Amino acid sequence: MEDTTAKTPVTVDRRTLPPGTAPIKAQYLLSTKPRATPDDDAAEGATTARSGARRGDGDNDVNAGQGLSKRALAREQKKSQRGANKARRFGKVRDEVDLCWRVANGAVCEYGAENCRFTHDVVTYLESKTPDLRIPQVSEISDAVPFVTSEISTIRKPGSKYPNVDYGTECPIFQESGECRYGYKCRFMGGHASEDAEGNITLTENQDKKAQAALTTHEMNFASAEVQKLLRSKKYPTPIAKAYLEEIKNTDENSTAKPKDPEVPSVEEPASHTNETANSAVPPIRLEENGADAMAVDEIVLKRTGDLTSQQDAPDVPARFSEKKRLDWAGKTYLAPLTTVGNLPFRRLCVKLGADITCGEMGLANSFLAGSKEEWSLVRRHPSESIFGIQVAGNKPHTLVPTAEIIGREFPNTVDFVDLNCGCPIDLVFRAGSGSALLDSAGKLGKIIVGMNKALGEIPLTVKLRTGVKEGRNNAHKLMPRVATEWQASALTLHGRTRQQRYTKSADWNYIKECVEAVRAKEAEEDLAPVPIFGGGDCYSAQDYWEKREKYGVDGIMIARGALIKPWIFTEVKEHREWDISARERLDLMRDYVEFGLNHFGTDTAGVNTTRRYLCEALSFQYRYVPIGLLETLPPKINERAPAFTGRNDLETLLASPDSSDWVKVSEMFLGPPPPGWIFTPKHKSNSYGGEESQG
Ligand SMILES: Cc1cc2nc3c(=O)[nH]c(=O)nc-3n(C[C@H](O)[C@H](O)[C@H](O)COP(=O)(O)O)c2cc1C
Repeated sequence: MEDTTAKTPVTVDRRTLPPGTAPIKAQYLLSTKPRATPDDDAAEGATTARSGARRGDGDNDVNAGQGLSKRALAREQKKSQRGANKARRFGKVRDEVDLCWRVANGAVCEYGAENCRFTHDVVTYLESKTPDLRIPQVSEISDAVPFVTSEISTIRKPGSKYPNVDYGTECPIFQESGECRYGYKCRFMGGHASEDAEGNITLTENQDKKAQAALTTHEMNFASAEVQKLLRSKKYPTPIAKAYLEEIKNTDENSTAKPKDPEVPSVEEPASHTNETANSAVPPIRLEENGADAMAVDEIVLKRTGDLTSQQDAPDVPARFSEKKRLDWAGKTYLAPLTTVGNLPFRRLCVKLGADITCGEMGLANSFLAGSKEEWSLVRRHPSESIFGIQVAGNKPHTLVPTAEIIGREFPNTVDFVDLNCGCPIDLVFRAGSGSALLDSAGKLGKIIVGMNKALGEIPLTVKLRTGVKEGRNNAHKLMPRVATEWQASALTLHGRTRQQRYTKSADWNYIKECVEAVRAKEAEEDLAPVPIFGGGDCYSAQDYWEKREKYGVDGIMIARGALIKPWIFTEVKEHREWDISARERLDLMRDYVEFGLNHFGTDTAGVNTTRRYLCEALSFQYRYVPIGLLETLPPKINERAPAFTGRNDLETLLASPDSSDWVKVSEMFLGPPPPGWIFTPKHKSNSYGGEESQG
């Protein structure tokens, strides 16, 4: 860890600092040269790793560019990685002796000890088990170097065969739910185990907590293995989508040929899931899943979707739009969707700090339809998320409408809205005609929104846009009134930048206002109730939030980087105050994040390191926070560059470190040392001051 205490502040004439420098009080400045500018364009653009997967520690390609030729895809991938650190690898971490997880859990393994790839020998496993971890309370951590002063005390059973079990530790999963699904494999096993006089270890449960857990801790929205299998074999029936696609095909055939969209490459219509009929004779296939009794696909279809015969009689029976659940977003705060960093544990933290509306990371319609486990893991919701949406990106009705239908059918009561992404700037997505490319294809966009709306039934559809594709060619003011009235989306969010505009240039809030006015005028003309409109771009303080809300006519502000840098911004907004949060309070929030991460990613060796990895991802934003007690004037602004500074104590200085090895050190305070060879490579490079522009 860098010894930041050794540095002494410099004497500075603040007037010599370049414009746009954060107004840090002279006594805290270590340099007059602004630190490297973080490359948020690259951060948004990098989609090579997904957080939703249980094992999020490997790199997964997300097939964002489906619809492109192999060569074009390779070219686009290269471009899209500009500014991003390529070849990020977070090697899989395993226990030295790999115990079968069923045995670890006290369950029976269907393969038996002889045929299972993993060991069933619990004693050997426990003898070689890595020592249990214990997450210290923040009060046990000092705010002076070296922070964690002594060995964290442990409670060992005298004379135990298994000296690495710590009966003083607490398992975050067990604490919440009264049982731990990782059993012996849990790195906090001593928190839910007891040892008898013969040295036999038994796993324990807390029945009271278990009974409460169903409502308070169990994550929702699991796409079952059955569903994924149906999707992979293209057997999942989507009758509403099918009827709608047929309908628009006929309309298209009857209408005169339209000119091709110059920006969007043509896409072939898939011959996939959409061409199956609801009553087609599906050959029965057998499921191998869990060795369970084989079940014919027809039966599964029936179980999942109800009686297909009756659907066949009335295949297109969507809810009337007036029957959609209304979105009451008045006075609510909204955490923007954020790929990778907006994972479930982070959203949970923001909810705890005051976020009311949350949205999952962008998922791709193609990947949902292909039954990708990783994509479906992005739709998970924690019960504390009170208003939760799933965001989907795609390039045509043929993928987006069936995706909407599947989401609506699988999670009718646990998804509050589905959001259509019309803002993603990254090349790979844009060139495939998805994300912000839809802004230049109004006709297609309309068909997508109407179709998704039908397919979702009662679930509202919302649309997230940018102001336009090219600089100087804003078109959201034309599109948004149509999205709200003609195509009837239930809410709109607008990021006040074009696709081309970089984050270093401020969002255009005057234009956001123009768009809101255009929607309101159209709604009044058509005598329609107003839909919620949230603006977005650069919001970084309570003052800024309330001023913008007032001045630009939006119903609220969707907060993205502000929340990544200071997740407590939601508390500030709710309480109408700027919070001079201490380093210790910040550490406490990081501790919360660690506990939420372990609950989501798991408490076994792999889960601990996945949590570590996502904590480091979060810290790659949080180090940018300049404590407001160090500033001469408030409110702070997101685009102000900070020169190197020293905090009010060593801990505050450490939390401001841009050095990724210091983020790993922070993770060690909670999760112990990383396994040998484990390094954290930040997702995006910083641009040096005034450095090269990246895409986006
Ligand atoms: C790291 C990162 C990831 C993002 N991921 C998504 C995403 O998955 N879906 C989306 O619609 N927007 C995404 N965005 C855009 C944000 O939701 C938001 O519109 C944008 O950052 C502007 O808000 P801000 O100025 O408050 O950051 C992302 C932005 C960043 C910085």
